Amino acid sequence: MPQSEPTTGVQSAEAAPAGPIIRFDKVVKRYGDNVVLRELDFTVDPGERVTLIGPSGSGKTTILRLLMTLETVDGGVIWVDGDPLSHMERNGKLVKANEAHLRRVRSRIGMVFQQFNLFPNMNVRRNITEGPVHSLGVSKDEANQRAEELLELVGLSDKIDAHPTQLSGGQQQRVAIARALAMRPQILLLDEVTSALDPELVAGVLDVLRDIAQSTDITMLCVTHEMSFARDVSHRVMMFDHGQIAEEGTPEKIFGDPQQERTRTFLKAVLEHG
Ligand SMILES: Nc1ncnc2c1ncn2[C@@H]1O[C@H](COP(=O)(O)OP(=O)(O)OP(=O)(O)O)[C@@H](O)[C@H]1O
Repeated sequence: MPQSEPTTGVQSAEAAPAGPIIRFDKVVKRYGDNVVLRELDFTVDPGERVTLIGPSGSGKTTILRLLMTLETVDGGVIWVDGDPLSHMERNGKLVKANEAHLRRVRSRIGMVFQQFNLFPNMNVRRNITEGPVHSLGVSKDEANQRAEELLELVGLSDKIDAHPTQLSGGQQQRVAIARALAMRPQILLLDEVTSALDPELVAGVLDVLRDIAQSTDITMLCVTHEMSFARDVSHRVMMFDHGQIAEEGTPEKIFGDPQQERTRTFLKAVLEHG
């Protein structure tokens, strides 16, 4: 199927909505004939922590990849803090975004993936300071100080001079979290950050994320199968099925009193098989 220009809903600069930090407005994403997101609408408020759950293939990772501009929409508009991801304002009109606009919007968003992808040839300190120094123009001294604070936050102060290969998977993931936070993003996207870890390392990473959730007002969008973590940190849980929101609500509601049969079936399967 041909890919159409993502213009729906973007008529004028005045259309920029105030309020939510993330807004999906009738977002369509397809790969060939596979329609992954079907006119998806949702908003996330600043400081809100939202967990995305749902069966494999329901579109959760695609949502995060669209926000990171690793993918483009086939219809509809994604807004980040009032700016459309795919368009920018020029002379009072909205035109297709250029690379500089994308970089600016993207700099508000940090992401931690299942695979930590640390720079293997750099020690922990440089893994954390490289982005702030080279992309944000922060001084080396300031970046170092921030790296030390963040390593304390993730419990790895003693590993500042270590190389990634000298760290466990859980420690590498905690460095990856510190590296994302070093860019001072408004939004943190977390995609199954513990699923590549040995079971005994999962709790340490989740504890760090619990701390971050409690001690900062960063907006979080989190894809996870760790339901007790989702229950602890989320303000809202969204259950996805076939690229649409099947059901959403507080963790108490979704985990304690799900209304949809497909939510009950999904939660039962997760509980049984992890
Ligand atoms: N690069 C791609 N090319 C083609 N199809 C893709 C691509 N990325 C994702 N898909 C398809 O899009 C659909 C949604 O994938 P997505 O990874 O968003 O699902 P998910 O809900 O995150 O699943 P999981 O829980 O297994 O990670 C799937 O059918 C997948 O096969």
